[in-house]
Amino acid sequence: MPTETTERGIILKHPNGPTTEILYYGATIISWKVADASGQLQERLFVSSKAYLDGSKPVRGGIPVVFPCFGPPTHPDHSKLPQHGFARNEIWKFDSVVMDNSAGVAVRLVLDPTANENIKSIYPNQFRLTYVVTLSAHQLATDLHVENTSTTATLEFQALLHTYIRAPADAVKVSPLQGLQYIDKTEASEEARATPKTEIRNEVDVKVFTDSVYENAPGKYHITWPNGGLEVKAKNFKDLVIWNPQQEGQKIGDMEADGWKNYICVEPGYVRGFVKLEPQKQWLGQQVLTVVQ
Ligand SMILES: O=P(O)(O)OC[C@H]1O[C@H](O)[C@H](O)[C@@H](O)[C@@H]1O
Repeated sequence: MPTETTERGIILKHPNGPTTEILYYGATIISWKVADASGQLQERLFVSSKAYLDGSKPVRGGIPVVFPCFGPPTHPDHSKLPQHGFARNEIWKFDSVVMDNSAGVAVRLVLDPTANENIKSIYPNQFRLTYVVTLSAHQLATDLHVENTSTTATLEFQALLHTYIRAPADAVKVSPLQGLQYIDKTEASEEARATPKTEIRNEVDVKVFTDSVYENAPGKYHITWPNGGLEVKAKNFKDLVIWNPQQEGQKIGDMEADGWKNYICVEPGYVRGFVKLEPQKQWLGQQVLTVVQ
């Protein structure tokens, strides 16, 4: 069977061998395996061995869905929300298999707040989220559809896919980001954090503590390291966050010892400013990961 449902989520299996696993909790993708040049299936995402997969805490790794705020809330509608919003720590519902052929396997999950008392108690707005995950031979596509179900109010939100790519942090490089403005969240003072910098590097690395928010990024990125690489494509996610905590990672309770050495977070999102979605309209943010052998 190309899709298998388990107690905790859904496993997609492509006829050529690749697999991916999605938890109902947060619609978090926790595994994506694609064969390497020798034909061996290799895990492409990083999940901390200390991550909670039981729904008690957002998953430390994989691809958590960030909505409707990125980081600590700043919008008045978000004042009761935790860091990165609620989408990553709510139970999503499996809706349907939307594609199942030799090109790929795709499923749709939904987060609908109308029957969710927790969301209603912390978030006043009307919306519906639909997440379509498509596994093809060398690709994993994740489409986040945001629907404003209100007939009168504009929905203002941020959204991001917090992708933990399994890669050696001392050797991984990201391009092309040269010339872009970015916010450096590692700066000590609020003033310095609020002052955009210009990226001068041809290839960005994470050899030091990195937490950068690139604005109006090009939407197609090369992530490379010795003997490996991924292409990340983004649609309507105009910004890109690059994060690796280095030694600071030791302070993260659910991060395994030295876990920061084994990943880079490359996070396409709309996080500088807010998407302003008119009543009854839909918005789509898409990420496509492609293995480069
Ligand atoms: O610990 P979390 O809430 O999952 O956030 C993990 C990280 O997410 C993003 O990459 C932010 O830019 C970082 O500032 C933050 O530390």
